[in-house]
Amino acid sequence: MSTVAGETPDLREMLLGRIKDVPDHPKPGVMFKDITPLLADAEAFSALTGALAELCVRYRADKVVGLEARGFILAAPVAVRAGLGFVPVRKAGKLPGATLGQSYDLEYGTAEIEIHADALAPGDRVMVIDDVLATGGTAEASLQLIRRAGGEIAGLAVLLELGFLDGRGKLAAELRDAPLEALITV
Ligand SMILES: O=P(O)(O)OC[C@H]1O[C@H](OP(=O)(O)OP(=O)(O)O)[C@H](O)[C@@H]1O
Ligand SMILES: Nc1ncnc2[nH]cnc12
Repeated sequence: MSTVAGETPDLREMLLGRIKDVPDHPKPGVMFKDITPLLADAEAFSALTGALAELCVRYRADKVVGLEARGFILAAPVAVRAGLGFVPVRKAGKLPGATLGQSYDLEYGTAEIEIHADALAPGDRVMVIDDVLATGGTAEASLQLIRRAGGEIAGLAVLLELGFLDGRGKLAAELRDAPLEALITV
């Protein structure tokens, strides 16, 4: 498999060049990072999912968790490429079975996410995948949910980290020794 973007400037530039800045979305003062141009480019999308799948192998994940909604777009193909099962963490009220829930703050609001209580086997090593790490609220809540569901954190991998919001700092305690990999940091 290919090396990840942090180690290959060409891949980083390819990915970053296909993420569009949209000012004042979804509310004034937010610079929204739109990944839809990247997703529409077959070569870039494949390179992205390949790099994330390599991280799943490197950190010996048993399962891939994707965070609704944009995280699903990345995590599902990554799980297939890595030969792993996919587990959704959904916005509250969507999963049909018994769930565990966690509320959290994000850059432009508050939300609650859920996981099926029986989605993980005890000790499953989970790679959590999302598109953007901003304040870290979503990721922090997902790590808490995964542990409450009996999983271990193999790592957290995102396409894009908004470094100025210091989600990494917020996550430090919850990550414990697990790695946080961002293919791009701005
Ligand atoms: O680090 P944070 O401040 O928590 O922000 C990051 C989260 O925000 C976005 O999701 P959003 O809740 O907008 O939902 P979407 O994927 O459904 O668009 C993004 O996909 C991350 O999940
Ligand atoms: N600025 C931003 N752009 C895209 N997704 C986000 N999620 C949280 N903040 C975001």
